[in-house]
Amino acid sequence: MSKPFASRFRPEPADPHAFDTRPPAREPGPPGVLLVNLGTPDEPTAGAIRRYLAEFLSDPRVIEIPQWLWQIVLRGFILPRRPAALAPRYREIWMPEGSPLLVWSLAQARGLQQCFDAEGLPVRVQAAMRYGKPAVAAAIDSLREQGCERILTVPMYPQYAASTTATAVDAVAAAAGALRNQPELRFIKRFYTDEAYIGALAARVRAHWDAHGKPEKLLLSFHGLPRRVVEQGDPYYRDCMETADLLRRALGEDGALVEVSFQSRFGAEKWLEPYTEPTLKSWASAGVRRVDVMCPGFLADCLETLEEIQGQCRKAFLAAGGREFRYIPCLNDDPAWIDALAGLVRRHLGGWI
Ligand SMILES: C=CC1=C(C)c2cc3[nH]c(cc4nc(cc5[nH]c(cc1n2)c(C)c5CCC(=O)O)C(CCC(=O)O)=C4C)c(C)c3C=C
Ligand SMILES: [Fe+2]
Ligand SMILES: [Fe+2]
Repeated sequence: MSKPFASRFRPEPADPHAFDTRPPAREPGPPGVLLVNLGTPDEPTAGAIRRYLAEFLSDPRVIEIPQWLWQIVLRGFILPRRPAALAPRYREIWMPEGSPLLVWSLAQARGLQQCFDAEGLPVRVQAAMRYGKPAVAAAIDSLREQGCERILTVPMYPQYAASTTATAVDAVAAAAGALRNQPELRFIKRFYTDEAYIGALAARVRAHWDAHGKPEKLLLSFHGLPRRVVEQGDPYYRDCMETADLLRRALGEDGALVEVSFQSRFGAEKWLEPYTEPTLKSWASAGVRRVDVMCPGFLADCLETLEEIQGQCRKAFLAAGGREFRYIPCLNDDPAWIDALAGLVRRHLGGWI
């Protein structure tokens, strides 16, 4: 007997029905929901940050220049230096249970699971990270072990960007590409127009103003992107601007306080403008004393919101003459947001439940 060829597909778990010739007796199992966020280091150490950045920044969806050239820059200049500089910044925001992005992502998956359990809907929810852990492939395995033959993926970004949404879709498709018995797949593209998402943001702003009073301006700071990728057709900028318009409308007259900026520029290229920190500084110089800042593109607090906005941008605004800087936290595990997410998911599960 010759040895079988090695298969490029992973073996499936043993199926007692594999050769069953009777009519199909099995139901397709509960639908699975996969919440995919970006990913974060396992620990706030230079070593763990290096592993994370090496994976993240080697994704051609994130850095759109020829890989041979980029890998020289990444391995020669970025990976030897940036992790050590980032470690203290991650330590500053680290929670007792781990990295905030992971802690909130797991809380969102738990909250959503509880919503479906309470409704008696047989849906299984799993959180995954595009880079690092829990890996997308492992999360899909876990859903399949729970009997899910149909999986809805929710990239956890209300606004579409190729560098976030599309790469999450690619990762799920690649994981399915390693399977012989593939689950049926669905994806949510974006959801910034969802009324309940906008409503949850507006309610958070209102609650904050009820507790602290209104500011002179409310800055919505979105993660930036290279200007070039928007010129090449990425719809992200318009998605952000429309999000801001919808939130303005939801805030009624106070919508006039809303302004937009873009944060977290990386590299030397021009990114989307206006940039967040220079905007805050110019406001302070022009006599603005009280600002609130919110990051509606991030569903979970993370390095970019806690350290960059609540930390660095606050300092910059106060140093330039501002008096009060208030950061309004991300939706995280806000019950109004978890309800919004449950509604969104339920609509996309149409026909499966
Ligand atoms: C060219 C580089 C980058 C693009 C494009 C980009 C887009 C983008 N990122 C997020 C969300 C997050 N980014 C986070 C961290 C982060 N982002 C980049 C680079 C790009 N992002 C880097 C190098 C890093 C790591 C930190 C650093 O070195 O400055 C995070 C936080 C992760 C955490 O651990 O807390 C999130 C979330 C979006 C939404 C987006 C495009 C719309
Ligand atoms: Fe980023
Ligand atoms: Fe950053």
